[in-house]
Amino acid sequence: MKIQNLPNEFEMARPVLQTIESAGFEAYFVGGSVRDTILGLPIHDVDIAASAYPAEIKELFKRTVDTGIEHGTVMVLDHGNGYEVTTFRTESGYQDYRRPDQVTFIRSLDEDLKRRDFTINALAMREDGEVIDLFNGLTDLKRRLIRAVGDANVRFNEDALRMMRAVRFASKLDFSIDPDTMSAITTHSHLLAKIAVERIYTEFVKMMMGSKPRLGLQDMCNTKMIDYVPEFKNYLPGIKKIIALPEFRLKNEFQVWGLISFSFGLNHKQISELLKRWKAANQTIEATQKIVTALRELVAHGLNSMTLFNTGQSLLGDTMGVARALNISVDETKVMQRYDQLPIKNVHELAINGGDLIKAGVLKPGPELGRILKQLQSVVINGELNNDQPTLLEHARVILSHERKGEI
Ligand SMILES: Nc1ccn([C@@H]2O[C@H](COP(=O)(O)OP(=O)(O)OP(=O)(O)O)[C@@H](O)[C@H]2O)c(=O)n1
Repeated sequence: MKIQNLPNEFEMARPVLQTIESAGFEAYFVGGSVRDTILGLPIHDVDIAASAYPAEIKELFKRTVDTGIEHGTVMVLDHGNGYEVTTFRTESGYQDYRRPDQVTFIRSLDEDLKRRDFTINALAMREDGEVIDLFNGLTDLKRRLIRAVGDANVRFNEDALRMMRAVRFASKLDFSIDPDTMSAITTHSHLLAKIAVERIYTEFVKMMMGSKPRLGLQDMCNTKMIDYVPEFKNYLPGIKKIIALPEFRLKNEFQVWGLISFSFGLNHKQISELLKRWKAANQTIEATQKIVTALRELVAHGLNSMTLFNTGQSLLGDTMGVARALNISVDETKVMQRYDQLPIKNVHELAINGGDLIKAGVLKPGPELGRILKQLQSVVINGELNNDQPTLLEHARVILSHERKGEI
């Protein structure tokens, strides 16, 4: 098969392949960009595989960077773009089910394609668009099938993360998983425990952002992979709830964890504990907590002004995204309008700050300042007082005098 009208990314990279070939080596486009082009999906970057060894690639181009030279990858800089060129290789000694202990550079494309995970990822394309398909990857693309190259058991023993990749690609592309490949995943699902949780995290989030995340979760349950990701086996009813939802799409990882935490019924502390087990960033934990708080309020009585303020515009958008996924009915325009009408959108917009309170002799520097400012912020956000300095100074005096009287 020859692909006509290659996307621009390939056209731009063509001179790199031509340079390698004119020196007597072979060079091909490989991996996800070839797969996605055949499927008519947009591509982001192109990967190149070549029979030239890294030192030979470096001799052919003026500017190169050793991005992963021990694995055979050199970045070639050409007309302001960088292209990763990886020498054909075989991999061996995956003693830890993760990464090959040893890579051997080879001159044979066939051997290089043989070591790859799935048939749809084992296609190579010449610079003129001709596709080399040794494992019926093109048929599998047509049949919408994720199928391991060769013996699936061997592939998953080499790299257990590939089991998550299978589920991720199935969800992303709306493909099914070949029965032999699926049964090999069930046999080897326990090997997921050997994989760094950060790597599983990346695949899991991509899976949840795919077009069929419910199928991905179902596959994870059927194959028992779910037992080897942090704590999910404690929340099977929550997972079943997600699987039972109508089809949905999530846009980013905050939405993914918002949906999961809400469906699992987690409070802030539990969200933090679960996400720390997944080694999520603190920013993700905080965003998830805000989304879940907002969702709970939406369901209970609608969002109050303070929550609108605390959630902020961007996470409110994510909250709406998760609400849609959860089939919670919300007047999104109204929520965003109410946000737009908040008297202040962040603490810096408050007409008074700690310095002003000190200068006016209302308070001395100290922890009291923050507490009073929070109260002023809250009366402004709730529309009880105008956001102007004299009014807020006066209110600060009133709060303090009430408190002092109370103390006496
Ligand atoms: N565990 C892995 C990871 C990658 N690969 C091979 O390396 C290629 C590039 O991998 P990667 O960039 O991780 O994924 P893509 O397939 O390019 O997909 P995407 O860019 O959508 O993540 C894959 O196509 C596949 O041939 C593999 O065999 N086994």
